[in-house]
Amino acid sequence: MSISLNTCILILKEHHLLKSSAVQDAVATKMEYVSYDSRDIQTNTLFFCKGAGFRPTYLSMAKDNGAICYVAEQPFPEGKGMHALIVRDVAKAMALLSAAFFRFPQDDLFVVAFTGTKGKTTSAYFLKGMLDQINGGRTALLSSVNDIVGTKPEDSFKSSLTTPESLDLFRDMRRAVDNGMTHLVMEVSSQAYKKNRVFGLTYDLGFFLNISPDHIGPNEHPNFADYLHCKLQLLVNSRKCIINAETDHFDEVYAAATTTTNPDSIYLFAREGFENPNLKTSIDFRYASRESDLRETSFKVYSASDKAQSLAIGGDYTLKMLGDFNQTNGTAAIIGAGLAGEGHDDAAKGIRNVTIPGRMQTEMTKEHGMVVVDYAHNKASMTALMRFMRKEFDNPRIIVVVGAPGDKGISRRPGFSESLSEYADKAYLTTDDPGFEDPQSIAEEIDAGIDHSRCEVTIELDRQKAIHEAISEAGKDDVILICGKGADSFQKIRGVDTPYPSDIVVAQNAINEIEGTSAHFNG
Ligand SMILES: CC(=O)N[C@H]1[C@@H](OP(=O)(O)OP(=O)(O)OC[C@H]2O[C@@H](n3ccc(=O)[nH]c3=O)[C@H](O)[C@@H]2O)O[C@H](CO)[C@@H](O)[C@@H]1O[C@H](C)C(=O)N[C@@H](C)C(=O)N[C@H](CCC(=O)O)C(=O)O
Ligand SMILES: Nc1ncnc2c1ncn2[C@@H]1O[C@H](COP(=O)(O)OP(=O)(O)OP(=O)(O)O)[C@@H](O)[C@H]1O
Repeated sequence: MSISLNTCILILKEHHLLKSSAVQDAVATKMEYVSYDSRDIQTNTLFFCKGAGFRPTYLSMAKDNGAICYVAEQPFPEGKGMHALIVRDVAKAMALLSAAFFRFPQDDLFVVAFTGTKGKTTSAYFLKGMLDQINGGRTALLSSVNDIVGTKPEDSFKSSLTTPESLDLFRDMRRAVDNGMTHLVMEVSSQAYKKNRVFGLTYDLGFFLNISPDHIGPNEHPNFADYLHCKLQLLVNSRKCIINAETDHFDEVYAAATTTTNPDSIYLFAREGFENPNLKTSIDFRYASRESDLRETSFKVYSASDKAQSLAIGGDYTLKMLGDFNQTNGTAAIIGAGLAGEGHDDAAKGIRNVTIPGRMQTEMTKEHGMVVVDYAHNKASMTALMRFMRKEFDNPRIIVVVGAPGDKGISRRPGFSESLSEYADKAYLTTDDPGFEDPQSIAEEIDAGIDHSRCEVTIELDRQKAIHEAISEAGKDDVILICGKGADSFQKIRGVDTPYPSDIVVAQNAINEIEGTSAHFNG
């Protein structure tokens, strides 16, 4: 793969990004590698100087290692002797030039994007499960859990960001296309828009699931308005938009979709019985619960508008994952499958067995109730989870093991206290990625906001011990929710990913020890 200096200049000019260039007469020069990291350079690399942590010495290092051209927002003396493309916004330039370098792989994929405060990963996995039924497993996935760019084991890897940096994104897409993948399902975080990681990318389908205050703070969004604005960009960049009509801020969400998409290509969905008197357009798809058992969730989806009739997705569906919120995620994904040309039977078969590491993994014990390991880690998800358990299991005693991370998401902590006060009977406050903060202080901060007349609290910083104690004290009809870490097999402590067996393994061992059985969580 390569890109010429001339092509770079044309693209940057076309997007009014080029401030100046120093390329002598060498516009035909070809760059054969792209990178934003001086530790990853090959001969004839195009190097991007980007990021808050960028140091000019990285450019010197890149030049010494073989970079011949750099893209930056200002000229650097360290780049003397290299070609220089000085741009207004290096993140935007990197997205556009990376897409071109990797030969626009998005044009060879049916690209589906999900955004929302909660449910992105789950919906993305559901949709991959369904699309795999009709394309022989050729659905690529970019999620916050795993990235999958091919069908071989070496094409699946743990992701480091929910939405990759633009250069990595287009490289992954190219790899997916070269591996014969036909569809791509991806999660798009608000940070992806804030940092222009997906600048210039158009999705075939774009989903807006929900929004509640989150990711506000240093290094993320200065306020909710900025968070919402970034999330709305996904709809502006989608050919067809699918929106949860029950989302907060619906009017702004719908308006964002209509800026670039005709209402004929915007689909709304909602639970049966949901009405919004201010809604000026009709709901296209409805879903309603059917009887569920302890391990499965059943619901039906049906068309509620003429436009929706053309999709043959109406009918019953069963999920291996509990939670009424997963019916919402499932319905969104099913509409996606329908818009990709899939019918009910394939979709129902595809979604039937999807499980997701660390999301609603359950085990029924003999004497100590139901144990659930789930990734819920903010007020919205904790509330959704506990409210569902209260309703579904006839007001059980709810015991929660949870902690808040250090160094980030500090504004989430009062939300933990509020949701625990409202729905939990007992909380074990424990350690969850404390970073450079003291886990005892974090636990005390959450504890200070809890109404102890409603929720009893034990602070046990040893997470394994907290899980063991919670299960061992639980009675037959209780529900134990182990929240926040999902499938993580580390604790982030003072800058180091310290190995941790994962909540599933710890809970499994605890059940085995307490009951002398061989526990096995679903999923
Ligand atoms: C604040 C933020 O968005 N930071 C991201 C950003 O960092 P950055 O551009 O500022 O780069 P940097 O890490 O300061 O380093 C500067 C540059 O020097 C280069 N470098 C560095 C060392 C060296 O020896 N040589 C060298 O060239 C680096 O490769 C980099 O290009 O680009 C990096 C990749 O190039 C990301 O890893 C990093 O994400 C940080 C780690 C992060 O955690 N971001 C979170 C907030 C995030 O994006 N989360 C969302 C999910 C949350 C949501 O739902 O909104 C996500 O999409 O994952
Ligand atoms: N639609 C939903 N509404 C509210 N809570 C949800 C919803 N879907 C999932 N959850 C809860 O949120 C947790 C995370 O779900 P999921 O990983 O699908 O969301 P996400 O948007 O990818 O989250 P994150 O941005 O935190 O990675 C789940 O474990 C569950 O507790």
